[in-house]
Amino acid sequence: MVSRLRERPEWQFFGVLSRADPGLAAAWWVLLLARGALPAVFAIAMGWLVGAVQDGDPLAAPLSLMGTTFVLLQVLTPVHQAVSANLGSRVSAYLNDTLAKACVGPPGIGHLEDPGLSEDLTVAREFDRGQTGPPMYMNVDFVAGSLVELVGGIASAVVLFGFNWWAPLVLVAAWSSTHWLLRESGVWKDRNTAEVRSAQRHANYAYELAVEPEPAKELRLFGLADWTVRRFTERRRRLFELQHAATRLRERPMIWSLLIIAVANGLVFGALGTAAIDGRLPLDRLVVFAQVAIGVGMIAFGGLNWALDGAAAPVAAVRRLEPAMAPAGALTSGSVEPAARGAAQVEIRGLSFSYPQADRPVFDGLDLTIPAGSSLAVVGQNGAGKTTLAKLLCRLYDADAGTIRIDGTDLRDLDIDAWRTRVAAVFQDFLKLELPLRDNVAPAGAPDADIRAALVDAGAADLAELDTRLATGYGDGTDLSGGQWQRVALARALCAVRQGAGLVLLDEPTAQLDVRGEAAIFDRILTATRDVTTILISHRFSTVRHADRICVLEHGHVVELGSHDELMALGGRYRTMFELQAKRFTAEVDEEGLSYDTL
Ligand SMILES: Nc1ncnc2c1ncn2[C@@H]1O[C@H](COP(=O)(O)OP(=O)(O)OP(=O)(O)O)[C@@H](O)[C@H]1O
Repeated sequence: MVSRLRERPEWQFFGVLSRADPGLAAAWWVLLLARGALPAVFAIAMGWLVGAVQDGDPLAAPLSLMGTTFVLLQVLTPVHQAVSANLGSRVSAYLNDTLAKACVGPPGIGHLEDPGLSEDLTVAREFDRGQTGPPMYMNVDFVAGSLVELVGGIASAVVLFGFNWWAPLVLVAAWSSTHWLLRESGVWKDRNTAEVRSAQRHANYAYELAVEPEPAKELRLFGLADWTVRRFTERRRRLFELQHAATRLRERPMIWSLLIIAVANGLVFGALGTAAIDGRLPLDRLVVFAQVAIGVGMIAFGGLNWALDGAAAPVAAVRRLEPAMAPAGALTSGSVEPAARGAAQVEIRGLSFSYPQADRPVFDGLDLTIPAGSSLAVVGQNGAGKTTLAKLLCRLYDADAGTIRIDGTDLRDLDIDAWRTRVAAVFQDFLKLELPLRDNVAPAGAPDADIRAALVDAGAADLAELDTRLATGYGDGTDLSGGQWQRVALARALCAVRQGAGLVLLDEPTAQLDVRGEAAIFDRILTATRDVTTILISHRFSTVRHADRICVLEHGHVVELGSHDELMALGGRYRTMFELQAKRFTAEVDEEGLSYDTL
């Protein structure tokens, strides 16, 4: 029972308050209890005043109590609102921090791609945008206001025990029954059902399509502006419909609630009236008990359920993600230190790997050896597994079976962090940091001389000053073209080589470079990576042919392996692909009379 209660999102929400800021949370609770008790105190003071007037007693004391209570009621409300807003912001910050750590913490990346976690991830990421409910700083205030009412209702019931034992019980039961009856509406159970979360994800995606700069070009080009807005409106309507269906009040429970409340109040007010008429209840006590009898109504089903549900959903999502992400992205680090410098030898044996929930394996028994200091080009159709191989070599995932050995040591036995300092990679979706050029080339730091040399090797010597921020929207910022960004990414890998990386993975490193730029840069890359092991993934055969060996990957297996000349002589897949591309690129001397290596 207790453990089930602890699992409830509402319980987790209250737990997070003190974790976010213990001092503010304590003040929030104290103010909440004080504000909740004040209406009952006010009723008592009012009764005291009426009694004093009747008896001709001095009025100073009851008037002071009434005045103080009234002033406190007025003052504590805005103070509590301010504390709530502050606490709400701290809760947001706490959730954001927790989520950021849970995302960044695991050494692998499986947790960020796990379909089972994606809906919680959306709720946890988006909760403060205000699209599907008020942001947290407002929600905490709503919860506070509703809890004040609940406490006020209970305090009133306690005072009503002064009249008789059953009246408060009847009223509390009647008003509480509204929670039980109206939870039919689904609010109490869960407004954030899996279906609602999924709809929220769709709506958010449609919204991002409309407001983010990346899709803006194609949306306009393909005349999709209206479609995007329509899609967003439809998805959002669907989300609201689902939320409405989950939360709307239904007719029958409403009628039952009204009946129960009417009967209970009829009984209690009838008893109060009878007692007053019989002379058993003097006017001063009647004033108090009538007020608190009305006050018990504050515990009715209402705002608390709505506010708490919205506030608790992201808390619950983050609390679910926190333990779920770590194992999904977990990789056990070994303790063996890789060689500090020098080229790494890679031996892959019987490697099998599937992405989580994928129906087909990417690799199913891959064997491949890459001698230290050599360069290997990997070619193959889209989806053949080339990038996946690079990710496995970086140990972003672990293989399901088989081994990858680095200089004879199983990759899983190597210290992960140490190994990653030995690998440099340029992925297709490489990182673009909104930071100065210097930090883009050497995020972990490197001497300026190495950074400049790497930029020269990548053909980006005159791109910008090292201090220039590579982003617009900053006073000193500038954006780069696609090809220029690619040169920066290349410089990052080449700088890592200067810092001791022994394996370089280049996944389509020149895809965005012009042909002349590519030819010139590739020569430089080969020189710069002469002393390390290089794996080059490319569809450009003009680049591929320079590698020591070329491997053709198909259906998770190496189907051809050899030098350019050997594979051409073999007359297999490589030759077919090469000749197909060669037919389309024949010019070797351009209009300026410069020759370059097309194929
Ligand atoms: N994160 C992922 N989750 C599930 N499946 C994935 C993921 N990434 C890739 N895949 C699948 O794994 C297979 C191999 O993908 P990979 O990116 O390694 O191919 P590739 O050879 O690099 O392709 P391309 O030439 O298009 O870059 C594909 O079928 C792809 O759909």
